[in-house]
Amino acid sequence: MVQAEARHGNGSIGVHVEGPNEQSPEDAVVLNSLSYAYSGHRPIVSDISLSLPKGSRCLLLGANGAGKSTLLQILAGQYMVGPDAVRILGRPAFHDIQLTSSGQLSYLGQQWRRDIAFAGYNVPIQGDIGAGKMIFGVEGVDPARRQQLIDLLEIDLEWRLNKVSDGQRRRVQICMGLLKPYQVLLLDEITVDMDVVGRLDLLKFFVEECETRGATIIYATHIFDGLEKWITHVAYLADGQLRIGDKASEVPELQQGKKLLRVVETWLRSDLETSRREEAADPSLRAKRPGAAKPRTTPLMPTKHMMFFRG
Ligand SMILES: Nc1ncnc2c1ncn2[C@@H]1O[C@H](COP(=O)(O)OP(=O)(O)OP(=O)(O)O)[C@@H](O)[C@H]1O
Repeated sequence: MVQAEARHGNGSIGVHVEGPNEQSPEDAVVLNSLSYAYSGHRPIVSDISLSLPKGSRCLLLGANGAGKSTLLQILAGQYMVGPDAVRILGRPAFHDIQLTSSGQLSYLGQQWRRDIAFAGYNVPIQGDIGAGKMIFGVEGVDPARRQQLIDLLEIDLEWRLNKVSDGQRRRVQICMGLLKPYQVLLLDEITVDMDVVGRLDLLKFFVEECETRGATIIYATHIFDGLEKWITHVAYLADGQLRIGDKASEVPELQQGKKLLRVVETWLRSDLETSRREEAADPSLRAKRPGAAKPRTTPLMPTKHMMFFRG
């Protein structure tokens, strides 16, 4: 049995691993009893285990605030967790900085509207930067892959990033994140600004990447159009737990020809009704939900008085 506690930024985690999951060389992403709590809050996720084989495309689902972005950021190595809790390509996500710096692990997240992110670094867009300068500024890129992405994303190299639309800027940012042939790609709602043709073409490109190169993708989104046949795996977060973490073919509701939107709606409504019922019976439950702030153990006081306080 291994227990570890760690702290990073404003987050703290408690990882409890009892005999790490057997990891097959075919697994690209493995979670071993992962728990994570932001400092001063109850855990967002508790005791989550999941294995995703190379070449899989996993849809990460959950209500607003369920912890999808937090989980993707943990997988991206942005929060420190125990080395066995999150393994990407058999290596610890946080401790092995080569994963992101080499481009093997790529994360495209929400901050991309305002920031440029590449190889784990985020830089706010402040100046008048040209799309071409940014894209061609990345070294060690296969020119054919770069051109394929520029064409796929319909990018005009003359675009000025401080003047283009959100969707156009997003295209440049997606291109930057895909330039290096990642092995694991984490997508956090990146297609929200894209028009339908751009989005569907990108989804098709991702299928090719998984099928030809064995890339693995985890995609968190609330837009389900066109995803029924795209996904190979499903991970559904609710109430701090991984309610479903399986092949899509093993999830009975997804085998009945229903639209994904309706299936997810049913799951979310059912969980919402359950939690409302539970909280109606016991109102104190709300303060114990995942992510809820923990009761303060020190009195609230102006910071200038804190120097006199010994808790
Ligand atoms: N830095 C932080 N400190 C404390 N709590 C945080 C922090 N960041 C996020 N949270 C909380 O963690 C919970 C999960 O947030 P997260 O963004 O991971 O959810 P999500 O499933 O991605 O939601 P959405 O679908 O709305 O994007 C929320 O309750 C949020 O308020």
